[in-house]
Amino acid sequence: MTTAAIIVAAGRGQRAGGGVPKQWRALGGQRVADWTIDRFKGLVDHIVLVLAEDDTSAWEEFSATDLILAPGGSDRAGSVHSGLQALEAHSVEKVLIHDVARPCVSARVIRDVLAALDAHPAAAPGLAVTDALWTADGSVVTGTQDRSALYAAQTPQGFHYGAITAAHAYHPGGAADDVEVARAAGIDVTIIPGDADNLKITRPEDFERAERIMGMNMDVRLGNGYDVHRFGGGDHVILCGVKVPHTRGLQGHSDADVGMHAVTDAIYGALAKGDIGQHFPPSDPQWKGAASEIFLRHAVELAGQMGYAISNVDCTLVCEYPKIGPHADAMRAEMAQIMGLRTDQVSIKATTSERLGFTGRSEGIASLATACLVKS
Ligand SMILES: Nc1ccn([C@@H]2O[C@H](COP(=O)(O)OP(=O)(O)OP(=O)(O)O)[C@@H](O)[C@H]2O)c(=O)n1
Ligand SMILES: C[C@](O)(CO)[C@H](O)COP(=O)(O)O
Repeated sequence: MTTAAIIVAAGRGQRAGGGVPKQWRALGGQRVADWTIDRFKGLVDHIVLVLAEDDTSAWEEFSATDLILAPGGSDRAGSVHSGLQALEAHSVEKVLIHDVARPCVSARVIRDVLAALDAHPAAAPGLAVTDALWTADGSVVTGTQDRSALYAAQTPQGFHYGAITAAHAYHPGGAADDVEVARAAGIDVTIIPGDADNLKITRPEDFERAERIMGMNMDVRLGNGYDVHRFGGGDHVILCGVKVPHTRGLQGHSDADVGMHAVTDAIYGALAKGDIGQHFPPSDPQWKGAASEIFLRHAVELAGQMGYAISNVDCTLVCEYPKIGPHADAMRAEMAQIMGLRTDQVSIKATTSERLGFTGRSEGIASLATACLVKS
């Protein structure tokens, strides 16, 4: 089932102040919008970013990415409508609509909304109101309000694409959110448990709160990997997924891609989930001559299942020959594609060992790797 997220980012953030729309302000090392976009990566097939026409540098920057861009409307509903139109040709079945101003949304909430759409026409996260509610005249309490049926609405709000697109087309405007638009079209919306940390940055003080939430929830893991393969007969080696012509080949049970094995083990290491040998035993004939991509994809998938996103990997190949430099960019591109990362998250470099040791005598190639994983 094809899925998409629409991130509406065309607001001006007037209540947050600061001179720049809140989505372009820094929060714990990157911009609010970058955090929000990152939350959806790997969880949906397409991401639409709705941008104000005036935000020209954002248009320039994001048109060089995989994101689908759409122009914002004069209010939130107009921006959502534009985002839905941008998905017209993508055969999307489930769509999530999210405020860019909610950068702390968790993978759990995103997954729960998507899963709820298997059984319901619409689903959205909500938090039951736990504080007592007053009515007031100025600053004087005039009464209390029954809160037993009240929820605070959050995003992402999830819908079946065709139904919410039709609902937006017919809505007269002025809706607070997409749940209101859906309900006006007769669509039932199921509330799934929201998350108190999924705040919407609205006022100046919310930046500090969001930073605290991110800091508190920061779960960063490092893993290392090391591998060695000996040279044998052949006319090429496979290194980090790239076929490199050489006077000898590398021996191994699989395709002997020593670089990819080290990166795979670094990911398993960060997850404390053993190593390649444990998941793909060399004694098992089905892995004989296997493309190492199978192992790397498995480690990446396991990271996703455990709720971790790979932040970056760094791999060093140790050999006198072949020379790695001319192939390093192709290796980075191949590794990035397999792991679903940008190339700037993947480093592949090489060193000789000054003709010392087994790598110096060109008996084999060694590789070391580090992977950094962040709980998403
Ligand atoms: N014309 C608009 C107005 C709002 N939004 C988006 O809708 C969400 C609603 O959150 P809100 O806090 O209301 O954002 P702003 O409209 O930016 O804030 P303010 O009302 O303080 O100006 C935000 O992600 C905002 O970028 C949008 O895409 N297009
Ligand atoms: C959609 C929303 O985030 C649900 O809580 C909210 O309605 C949008 O923000 P606003 O402050 O009401 O404009």
